[in-house]
Amino acid sequence: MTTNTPKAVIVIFGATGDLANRKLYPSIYRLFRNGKLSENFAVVGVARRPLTNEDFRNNVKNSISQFEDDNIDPDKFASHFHYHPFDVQDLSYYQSLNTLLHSLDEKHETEGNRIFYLAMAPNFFGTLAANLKSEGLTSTQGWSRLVIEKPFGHNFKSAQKLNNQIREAFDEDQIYRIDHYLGKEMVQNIEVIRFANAMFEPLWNNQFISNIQITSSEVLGVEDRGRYYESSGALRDMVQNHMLQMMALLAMEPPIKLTPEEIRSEKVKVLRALKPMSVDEVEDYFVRGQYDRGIVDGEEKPGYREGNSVDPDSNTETFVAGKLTINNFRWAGTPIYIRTGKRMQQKSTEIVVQFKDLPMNLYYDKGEAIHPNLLVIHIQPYEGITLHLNAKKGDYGTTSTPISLKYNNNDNNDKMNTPEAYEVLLHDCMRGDSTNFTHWDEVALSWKFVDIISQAWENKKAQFPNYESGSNGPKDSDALLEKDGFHWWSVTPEEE
Ligand SMILES: NC(=O)C1=CN([C@@H]2O[C@H](COP(=O)(O)OP(=O)(O)OC[C@H]3O[C@@H](n4cnc5c(N)ncnc54)[C@H](OP(=O)(O)O)[C@@H]3O)[C@@H](O)[C@H]2O)C=CC1
Ligand SMILES: O=C1O[C@H](COP(=O)(O)O)[C@@H](O)[C@H](O)[C@H]1O
Repeated sequence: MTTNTPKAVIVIFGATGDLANRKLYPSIYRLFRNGKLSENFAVVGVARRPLTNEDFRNNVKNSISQFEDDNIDPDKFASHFHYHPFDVQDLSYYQSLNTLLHSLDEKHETEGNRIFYLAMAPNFFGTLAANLKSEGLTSTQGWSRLVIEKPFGHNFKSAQKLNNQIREAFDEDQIYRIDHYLGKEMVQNIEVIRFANAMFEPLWNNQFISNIQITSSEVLGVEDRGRYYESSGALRDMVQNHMLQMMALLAMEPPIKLTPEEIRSEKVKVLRALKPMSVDEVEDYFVRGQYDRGIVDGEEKPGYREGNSVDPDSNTETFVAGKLTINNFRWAGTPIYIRTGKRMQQKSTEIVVQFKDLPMNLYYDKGEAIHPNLLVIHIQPYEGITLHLNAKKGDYGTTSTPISLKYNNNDNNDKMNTPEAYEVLLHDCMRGDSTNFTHWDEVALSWKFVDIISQAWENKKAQFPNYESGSNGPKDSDALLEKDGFHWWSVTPEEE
């Protein structure tokens, strides 16, 4: 690992794209503003369109205009940015890029450290990695790291092919596969809540937990990403990565040390212990949905099939709910339910840990519903923890009433969550800390699990659309839990 204020040249391939403008430049700015970057850094933006340095710096300044009240001169920040028109498929461009990188290295004294951030369509990832190596861009006196955006492949086979291509040019410890959920403050908090609290860890198993629910719901629809989404769907877009990663953090054994290797090794064990399904069993464990028209925030919204670049007869799912079973000593018999969807009622990512009821409870009248203890980890947009307990009612009787203890993490944090995740991850990558990036072993196991589900769904056309925009998804998602005697706990509205 290096210093906390690392020096490097960051090369962003896809510098004129949506991700770079919306997330990467604001994140680099915040690192700079917060003193997490030394003055010794440069950013080289790479894309085909013929921009000048000045055009590019204006784009960068636009993307950070939200911070205009800061005491930082935007021109000074933007002076670290340089543009290099470039077609990644044309080998002749790489030498001139290398020359620029060498000169910036000298100018900004970045010690030959380079980050290559691939913020481009995934079909370029393999070629780019190979060309960077063959044209000598990775041969410097410092370190070279490759940051790869999602999706990492379309299924296990294509992910493996891509991984082999990349591994010919970069070692595993030089590869940083981004899963931006791992950069979220409250996702990183899962381990701390579990392993730094004497009151949770002894109860964190199938003896005391009846089920765990992970929900990531969005109000937005697929918007202008129809082309990508048609070949992805919610299963590949959210489940294969973010949902399974959160599940692994919730279910893993305590690592013996807080090193990337030890943590990853525990996560891998959970993914290996996921009970496999046959294609025919998928419908017992997984439910899919696609949004129809509906009212969202008082406005009528079109159905998924009416979107741009979407097949009017599309079989693509915009919602997935599933029951995961982990076949190990800690979790056998305790289901982990996951649920994610677009155009739902709330924008919310939340984890609910439901504890088992006591075998007998003196403080309830006969026939009255018992309120189970719940630990809710609010990932976003509200960040915090709520512990639902029972306490004596404020009267002379002996009955109890549900109460809650709340910790609000937003009070300590005035920043937007998603860009902040990129900020954290970029800084980690610059420091050489790969803990919150996904290792190939995790990617491979996740794809193997998800591939069975996609096979089942590709073989059978669904009855779509099956949920209204602005709802909580299809009825089958409720039925999935009802057959086990549970129900989804509602997710917290934006502001509690
Ligand atoms: N946008 C988002 O919120 C998220 C995006 N991602 C991932 O990030 C990656 C980028 O996404 P996004 O920014 O939305 O994509 P965009 O389509 O907005 O941007 C693509 C970029 O690639 C450049 N480009 C395309 N072809 C070439 C080429 N042959 N040579 C050089 N540059 C080229 C384009 O510029 P030009 O046309 O000038 O060449 C543009 O800068 C994708 O892998 C996506 O899946 C992941 C999570 C969220
Ligand atoms: O990776 C993705 O995540 C976003 C949701 O991210 P969040 O941080 O806003 O929860 C999702 O909209 C997108 O489809 C997916 O590609």
